[in-house]
Amino acid sequence: MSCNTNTDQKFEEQSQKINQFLKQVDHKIVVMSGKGGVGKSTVATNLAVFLSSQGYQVGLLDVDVHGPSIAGLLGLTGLKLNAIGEQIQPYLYSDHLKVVTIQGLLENPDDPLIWRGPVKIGIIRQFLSDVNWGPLDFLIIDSPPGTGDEPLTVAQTVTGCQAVIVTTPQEIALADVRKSIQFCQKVNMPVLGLIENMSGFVCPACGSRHEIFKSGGGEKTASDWNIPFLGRLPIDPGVVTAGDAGQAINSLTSHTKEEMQHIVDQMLQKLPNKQKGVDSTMKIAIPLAGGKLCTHFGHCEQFAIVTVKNGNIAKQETLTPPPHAPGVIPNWIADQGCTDILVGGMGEAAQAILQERSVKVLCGAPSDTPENLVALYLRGELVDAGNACDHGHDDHDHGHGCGKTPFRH
Ligand SMILES: Nc1ncnc2c1ncn2[C@@H]1O[C@H](COP(=O)(O)OP(=O)(O)OP(=O)(O)O)[C@@H](O)[C@H]1O
Repeated sequence: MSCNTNTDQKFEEQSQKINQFLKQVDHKIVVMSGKGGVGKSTVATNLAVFLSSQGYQVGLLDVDVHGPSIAGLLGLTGLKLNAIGEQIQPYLYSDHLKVVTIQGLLENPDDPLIWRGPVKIGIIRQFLSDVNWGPLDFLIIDSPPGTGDEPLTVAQTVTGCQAVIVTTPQEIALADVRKSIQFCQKVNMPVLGLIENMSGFVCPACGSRHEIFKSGGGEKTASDWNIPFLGRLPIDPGVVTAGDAGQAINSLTSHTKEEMQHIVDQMLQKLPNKQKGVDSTMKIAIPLAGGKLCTHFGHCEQFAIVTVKNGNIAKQETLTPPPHAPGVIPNWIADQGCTDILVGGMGEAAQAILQERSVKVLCGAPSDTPENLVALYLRGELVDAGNACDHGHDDHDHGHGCGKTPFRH
């Protein structure tokens, strides 16, 4: 076997791992800016913190290899990323927020990184393939400014990724934003919306508003390019204090917090199935035989349907599905209002139906009780171990145990 064949095979294996991880992520969002220093990392961090505090499972990934600032914003500077076996463990900022930043790989946080394109691409791909992220509602990616290797790698690797673009109001920043919008168009990455940062200053003493860098340019650019405008954040000395102290939102003024919440609400409105907030509810289906997961998805006799409210099991039912025929059971699962399904294996056609009906599929789950599986799943300790039912039968919806190790330890 030649070196090239070996490299191609490794690349292909890594792509499969990346796709398995991405299947477990509802929404992938890259935060971009045309220009440096406009507050992209600040926005990415606050998006992640606000979403996670609303009960969403969030992963925050800093791929800004030349100026990683997420660690500083969250008070994680100097912390090293740990690996268990071949898996990198993210920092657990909270129960709902996992963070991975390139700083975690540096001996000294001030070390400069002098990496060429291929190395940067490799490290970003590794952060997608080898990190123990678990299932996520949101993966927020902080990318360096401009339209270089990093945003391009994200656009080409993270299937289904959408962009949030951050700008300041001045013309010089807006000119670069137009390049970012065109970049997204060229790589077919939808723009979820534009945010205008450092938009005016509200005097804490008298409450009057001052347009230091002007204001409104972001909204006008969004309208000119027919993309959603998500909102504006004011100049807030608390943002600097919060960042310098490593506490993302603690020092923000209440006005900035309100504006940030408005941006999050606007963003959620544009996303399907994401209106759950603190009242998050999941309905998890598990095919059963003898009270445990049955690896024959399409031929099991019963399904456990477990309702999870705000992270706790609220209800568990056992239902009998209709007789097996192609496509019937996946549609029946979706008709029950299920949001997730844990299976040993499943045919491609059944997976396609469930994906189309917004039901998240996890393949490779072991034979265990619904309670144990749901607990593992909620803790992010069940990994999609790949499709166990990939035998070339594209239209069936039965599954077999895959024999791979589905656990993360
Ligand atoms: N709304 C704001 N009010 C006051 N200061 C802000 C605001 N937004 C960002 N800043 C400050 O501006 C600086 C740059 O912010 P940040 O690092 O988020 O920008 P960036 O666009 O990610 O930069 P880079 O080009 O390095 O990736 C930081 O010191 C941050 O505290």
